[in-house]
Amino acid sequence: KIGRRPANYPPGPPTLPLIGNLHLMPKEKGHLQFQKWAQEYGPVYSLILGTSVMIVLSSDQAIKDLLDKRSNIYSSRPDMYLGNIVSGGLRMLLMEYGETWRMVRKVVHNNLNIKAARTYVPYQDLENKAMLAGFLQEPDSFADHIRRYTNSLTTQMVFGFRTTSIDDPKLKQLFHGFEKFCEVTGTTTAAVLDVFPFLRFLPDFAVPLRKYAKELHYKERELYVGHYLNAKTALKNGTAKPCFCVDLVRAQDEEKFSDDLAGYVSGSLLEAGSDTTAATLVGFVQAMVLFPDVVKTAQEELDRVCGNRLPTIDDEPNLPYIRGAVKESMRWMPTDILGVPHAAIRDDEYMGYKIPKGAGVMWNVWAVHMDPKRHPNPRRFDPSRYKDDHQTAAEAANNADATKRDQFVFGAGRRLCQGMHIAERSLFLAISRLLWAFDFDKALDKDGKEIVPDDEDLTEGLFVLPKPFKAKIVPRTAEKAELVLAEWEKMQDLLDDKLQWKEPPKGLIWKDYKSTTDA
Ligand code: HEM
Repeated sequence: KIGRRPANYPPGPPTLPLIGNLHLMPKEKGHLQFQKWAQEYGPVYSLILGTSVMIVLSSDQAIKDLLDKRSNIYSSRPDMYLGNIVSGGLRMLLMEYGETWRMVRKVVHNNLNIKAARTYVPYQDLENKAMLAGFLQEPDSFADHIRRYTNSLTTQMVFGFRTTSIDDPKLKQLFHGFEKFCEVTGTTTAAVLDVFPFLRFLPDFAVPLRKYAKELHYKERELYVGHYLNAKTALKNGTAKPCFCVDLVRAQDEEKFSDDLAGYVSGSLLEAGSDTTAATLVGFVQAMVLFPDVVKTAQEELDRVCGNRLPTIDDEPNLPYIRGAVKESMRWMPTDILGVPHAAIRDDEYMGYKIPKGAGVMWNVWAVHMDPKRHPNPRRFDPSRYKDDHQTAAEAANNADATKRDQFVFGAGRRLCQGMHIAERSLFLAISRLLWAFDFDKALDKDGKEIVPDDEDLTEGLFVLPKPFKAKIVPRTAEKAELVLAEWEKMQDLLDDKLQWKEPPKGLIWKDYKSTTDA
């Protein structure tokens, strides 16, 4: 009966013997097909993929009911075969629910919780000012400056050093590697290997993508473990700056896990923290090019509240439209466009349907975000949708009323993104200051015609972002341009001649670590 949908499963598209719905899996723009199926089969539907089952949740209520309220059942991950080959089975995001994941999650929680997140604001402030200066000097490389901003913040938190240049080879390798990881896991070959495990016994020449996945793993392991071992050596001899690796080295001493796992834990944070926030901000820039009225309204609010100084994190309560723009950026261009599938740990029942043990459970971010009943005229970027929503992302995710959740990019239940408190601040600082300092407009082609970016032209894979597009980004006034440069100039007092922090900011959580270079 392989490929058939049992009668008590959630409904879904008609199946073929053996392959089920595999032949219907879209090769590109999967989110549009998953949305169409939601419209046809309702908020809970199933896809039969050979021997596996994928349940797709496409309403806020279904996500709340299963992933949040029954998180004891729905917190594992399906076996993503090629994804695990790229990751050597060590990537936290793909780990099954169990001992190792729980141990890693605890160490990460200690470093990313809401209180710890507040202590990183000085890092965010400085990297943000570097980014603004970059926008001013090389506006066409705006996406690179965004990436350096989010990446440098993360290398600083995780390994204790800044990433100072948009041309840094390790920065490039990180983004390139993660892009390839997303691509490989999103391919049809990956899906076929996931659902027909016997094909995994084929040799590499018959599955060239697996060979490629292994190569990606070697490169990735070298990068992540290399970063970790450098930090570990420096921490042990007192020459490192305090960072997440202080806790990780301690945990490794206590729990005796391998350098490979420790490297991947730190590397997981690096990519989770760098790529997602950057993708959201690239989407934001595109929205600003496409919706000039939003730029105008935002700038009116910023000028009224901040006048001729840069916004700071303390301005947040007084900038409701900007807060709305932060939420709207995540809703409008959700980088994890179809979520990251959870898996059911045991059999369950919902709305009268059976959900079998081992089923993958996706939360259909795009369908929920683009539901016109939830968000009228959903392709319009409109921060005022959130004008009465004063919740932080964490409060919204935990709101018992599913209709009050602002957006779903941070996932749900026990796997909820641990970096959300940091991400929210990075987004707020970037969005408020970019709008305060710059005007966004359509670039012109060689004939002087406006280039309109296509908001449907996205990269493919597990995490997506708009494909490269052109934008015209200019300072709003000469005074604002001067202030941006002056603010970056002031930051130099905090940095040494290698542009690294002379002394770490006060209040960081790694209190018992003493660096011999801090004296
Ligand atoms: C806009 C920015 C971000 C987005 C859209 C995002 C998205 C996600 C998603 C979709 C998940 C999986 C949730 C689930 O399965 O239910 C996740 C997990 C996670 N994220 Fe984020 N994230 C962002 C920023 C960050 C940052 C800045 C960090 C760290 C500094 C971070 C660290 C993590 C960690 C540690 C996990 C847990 C992985 C697990 O338990 O499997 N994220 N994030």
